[in-house]
Amino acid sequence: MIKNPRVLHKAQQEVRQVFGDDSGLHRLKYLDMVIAESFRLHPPGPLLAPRENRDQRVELNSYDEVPVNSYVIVNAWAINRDPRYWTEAERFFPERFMDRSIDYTGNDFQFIPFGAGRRMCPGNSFRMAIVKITLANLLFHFDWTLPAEQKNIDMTESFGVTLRRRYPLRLIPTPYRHIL
Ligand code: HEM
Repeated sequence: MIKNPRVLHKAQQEVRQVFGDDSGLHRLKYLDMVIAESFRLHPPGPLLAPRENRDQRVELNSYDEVPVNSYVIVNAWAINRDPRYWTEAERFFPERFMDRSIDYTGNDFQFIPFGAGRRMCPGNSFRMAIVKITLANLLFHFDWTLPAEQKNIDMTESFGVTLRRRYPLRLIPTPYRHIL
């Protein structure tokens, strides 16, 4: 968001209007879109758990056959930013989720930050509550700026079992003085 002041401002406005306490959480619709867009471009689990083809040869997209006993690893990172399914795929644009449902249940195969099928992430309600409550609180209580010497943020990622920033995120929080 710090790279997109428009998005930051919009999300912060929503949070400060709606989110007096935790009960307003479900009304933060724009924040839902921001979180979905962040998971789309930067899924913490870029490669899903390996699957093994145990029963019979199968056809899979352009692969004519996947022999028995092969491991298949799904690259969620690549799917989430595939230009065949996403307009301006590399752009951080939360509003794209206004016209489509945010489906984290693995039924929308173009958007699988939590995987799909029987091995998909079971931490469903827990993980979203943690992410949303944390972000809403950070947006509500602080204004955020880059350190003076820093002009921009390098979003290069460090790939592994989990996806992390290559360079640490350093921001300056300024406490927000609100009148209740
Ligand atoms: C932002 C938070 C999280 C993300 C992005 C995430 C993502 C994922 C992904 C991509 C998978 C692999 C799914 C697949 O291969 O289809 C997974 C598996 C799993 N996740 Fe999460 N997860 C998160 C939080 C959690 C939490 C909070 C818990 C537990 C409370 C959890 C428990 C698990 C477990 C046990 C599996 C393995 C499931 C299996 O192999 O059958 N996750 N997660």
